[in-house]
Amino acid sequence: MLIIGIAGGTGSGKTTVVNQIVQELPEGEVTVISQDSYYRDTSHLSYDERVKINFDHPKSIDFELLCEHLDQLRAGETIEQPVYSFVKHNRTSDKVITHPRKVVIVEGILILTHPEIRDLFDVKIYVHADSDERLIRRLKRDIAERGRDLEEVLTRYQTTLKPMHQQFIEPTKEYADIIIPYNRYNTVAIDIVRSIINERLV
Ligand SMILES: Nc1ncnc2c1ncn2[C@@H]1O[C@H](COP(=O)(O)OP(=O)(O)O)[C@@H](O)[C@H]1O
Ligand SMILES: Nc1ccn([C@@H]2O[C@H](COP(=O)(O)O)[C@@H](O)[C@H]2O)c(=O)n1
Repeated sequence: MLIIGIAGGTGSGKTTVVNQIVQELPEGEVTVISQDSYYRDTSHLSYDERVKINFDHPKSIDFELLCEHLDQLRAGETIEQPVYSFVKHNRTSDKVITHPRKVVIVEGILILTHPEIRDLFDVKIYVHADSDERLIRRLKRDIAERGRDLEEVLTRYQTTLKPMHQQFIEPTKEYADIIIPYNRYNTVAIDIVRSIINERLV
């Protein structure tokens, strides 16, 4: 099994990169695990309390469960990946049945901060986009897809996204084997990662 970790700030293009990598790879050979699915279960909190959570701090992620699931996949076992709602700020009651595959891609802002998970990756990738570009993308995406408004995104950016990015996310760039510049759609970099995967699939 080849396990690839894809990190980078919010809005850098991680999900887009993963989708582009997976397109054109043989179906049934690759599975994707999103760190977002592993936000901690906060059902014991009210909505108003959940809104105030710092979702860019490592402690907001249930790394124990993520670790357990990656170990299970490596052992050839099927897992039940939680499903997260950005509108409710909580896990839903749904699960996605996820089977082990030859290639497992794990993506998320904080995945390289956790030493045990970092050690599981055969290839570590960091997607880089400038902070103004990331903020613009995040604004558009969160308003269109995550039920947010301008005020919400900007306040969260100033209070948590920016400081947490500087403190926890940007420093993990040093662990990366490959840094993908993604201010523009970088098809050359995607082709390189695809060929690394294809070599392993032969
Ligand atoms: N290179 C790019 N140029 C312009 N828009 C992009 C680019 N990459 C991603 N986007 C858009 O920016 C938003 C955030 O991208 P996404 O892949 O979700 O980032 P991440 O997963 O890192 O938060 C999405 O709406 C996506 O379509
Ligand atoms: N309830 C939540 C949970 C997380 N976020 C933000 O999501 C970002 C990470 O996801 P990306 O797809 O952008 O990598 C992170 O920056 C959190 O602030 C949220 O807004 N609400």
